[in-house]
Amino acid sequence: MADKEDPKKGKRSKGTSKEVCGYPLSIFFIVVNEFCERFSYYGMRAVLVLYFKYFLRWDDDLATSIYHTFVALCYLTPILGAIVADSWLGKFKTIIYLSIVYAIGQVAMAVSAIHDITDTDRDGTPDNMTFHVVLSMVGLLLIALGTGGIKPCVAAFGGDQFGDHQEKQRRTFFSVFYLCINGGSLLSTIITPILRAQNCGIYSKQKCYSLAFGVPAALMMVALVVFILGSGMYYKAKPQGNIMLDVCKCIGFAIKNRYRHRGNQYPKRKHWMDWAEEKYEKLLIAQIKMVLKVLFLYIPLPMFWTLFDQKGSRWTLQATTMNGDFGLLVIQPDQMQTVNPILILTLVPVMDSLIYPLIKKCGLNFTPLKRMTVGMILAALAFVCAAVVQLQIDKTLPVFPSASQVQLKLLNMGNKTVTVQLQDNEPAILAPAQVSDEYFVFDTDQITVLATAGSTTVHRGISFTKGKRQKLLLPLDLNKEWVQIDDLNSKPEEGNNAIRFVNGKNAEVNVSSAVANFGIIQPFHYSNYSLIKNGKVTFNLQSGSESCEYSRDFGFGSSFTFLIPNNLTFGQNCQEEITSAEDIKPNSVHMALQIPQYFFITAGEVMFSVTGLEFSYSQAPSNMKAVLQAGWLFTVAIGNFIVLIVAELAKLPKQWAEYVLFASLLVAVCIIFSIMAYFYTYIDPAEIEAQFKKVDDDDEDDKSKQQKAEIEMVKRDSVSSSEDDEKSK
Ligand SMILES: C[C@H](N)C(=O)N1CCC[C@H]1C(=O)O
Repeated sequence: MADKEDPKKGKRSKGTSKEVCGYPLSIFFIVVNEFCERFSYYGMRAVLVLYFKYFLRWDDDLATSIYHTFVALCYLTPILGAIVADSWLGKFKTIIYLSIVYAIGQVAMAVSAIHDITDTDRDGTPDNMTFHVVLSMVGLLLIALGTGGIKPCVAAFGGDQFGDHQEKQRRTFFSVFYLCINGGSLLSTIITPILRAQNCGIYSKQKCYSLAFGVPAALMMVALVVFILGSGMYYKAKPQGNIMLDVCKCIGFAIKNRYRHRGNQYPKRKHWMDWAEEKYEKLLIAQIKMVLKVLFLYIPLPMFWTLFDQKGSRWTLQATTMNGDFGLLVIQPDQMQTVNPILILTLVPVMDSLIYPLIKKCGLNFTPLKRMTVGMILAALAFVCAAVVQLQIDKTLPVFPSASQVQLKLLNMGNKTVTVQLQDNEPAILAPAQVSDEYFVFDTDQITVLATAGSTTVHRGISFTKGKRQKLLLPLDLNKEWVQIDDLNSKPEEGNNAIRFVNGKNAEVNVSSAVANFGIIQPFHYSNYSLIKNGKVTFNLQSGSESCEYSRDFGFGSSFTFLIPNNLTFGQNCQEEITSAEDIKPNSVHMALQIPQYFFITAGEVMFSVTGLEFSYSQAPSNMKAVLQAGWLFTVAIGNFIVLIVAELAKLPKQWAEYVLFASLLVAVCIIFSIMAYFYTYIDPAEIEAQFKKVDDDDEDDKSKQQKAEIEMVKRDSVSSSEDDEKSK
């Protein structure tokens, strides 16, 4: 395929590349490709941790570490893709080849999730787990290489399609590009969890991870086909040799040469890179200066992503302690994350067509770097909102025992009133089948108990385990064994409710429901906890030939112990007769309160990330566009690593304090960034390169012309910041 004419010269590319409303038609194929690719990536990511946990049977820690390592890897590999594209294959071929690698990786994931492949005994579980682990790890490596490798190329390749006269359109392209990322992300994070929840299999039906990975694999193939379909219309900039090697050598030479000429007798040079002039072309030196200036500006940026990426961890955990009942819709904690792409889809058009033009009308020059600064402040504000919400939640959370405390509830299984005195406390009076309302708190593990029922009085010293919440089951006959049972010591995970039954009857009782089976409970004994989602549940209680039903509405994150009383009659229903102990209250702070923090972080993302994407393109020299995109994505990878490190190091006792810490860190980083941004001079790389090239073309020996270009460079470097603002418009 012949390369098309350079659009930088302001002409449209020759051949079939048409324009629609001032936009090159080829852009259509690129944005559709990005949509499908992001669907594939985010869809696979949405079910990955669950696949590790429930299919590969890894524990939480291993699953989380491998997950974050994979995500970080996906944002590290762009460097590799960018080097290959800019210096060897060109962006077009790099995208094609790495998309094939990517699709193979997705297929490997889908195959690795077919349990039937190694389920020789046909019991529904894979028998050769090594096969599944190895195949899925190979798949993930290929995906990380593919997704990361093509990411900087696709964005930069899209930017390449515009001519110099189409700057406005190019800016809109980056917004539409971001919309496609989030459209794909939104759809896939809704669809793949639904696919995963289906049952499939040949020998036995299991959760369908293969379908949840298979559909993203198919979408990646669609992405590739769409991209190839547009191939006749693209402008394809030629790779310019091993540019990265030249860059490294040039920088190395400048450092060495500077060191060799370190004495006072050598005249100073304007820039340390000018020490490479003896050996390298001035154009290359000018290009390296442009890249280094932008990369230096990137140093504070990972902090934004550190906060941003906690949506999937800290904020989701926060949501598990909240009430997700929205009336018609019940939102699960991890589903709250879809608020981010939904808001992106609304905020990007609003910003582009309303807010930015309005700011411009007010005469304010909202430069890219100013936008990014405001984006950071908004992200910090989001974390202040998260801290305020956390304070509200903390007020409603149960106080669990400290390591030196014991918390104790009493439960009367008998049919007489019992008076119980614990240590020197006021005596508690418990009617038949009654549970004490609150936990008694002790700072000792040896507690003396004096219990009286009718004419029977029993005095016992009982050992408890410090740091635990327990229940003491007082039997029908106080002289018999007193059973101690452990209550939950933390909120049930993922907004589930932890339910169990205590059988106070003198006969076995079988308790079952549509969502959980408690099995046969022995007389004066208890069942294990079962986790139940929110909503109404009807329990069926059966003892011999008698049975009855008990229904109950559950919220989010509660824990109940239900007591089957000694004198249960098994009438039509046991609704009035079952006693319940609310050990952990349901979450009462509504999940809607997280919307402001999602709004601020997403508004911040639009200002920071969409602008940063475009800024990285516009400020990069022509032969290093993809490299700077990779540099931009590298800030995402570092941000993810900081999350891992800070989460380990800063173990603050209060979650709200951690949110405030992150907000303060970002504000501090934002101040540093705004100072750096103040001194940044916006450039037009094409113009600078053209001047250097013109000098070469006109007269190789005419040094004065070359000097003109250099002077232009120097002038640019010293232009005042107010002029920069003008230019950046
Ligand atoms: C899903 C996010 N809103 C988003 O668009 N991104 C997060 C990291 C960068 C960007 C992406 O390219 O996926």
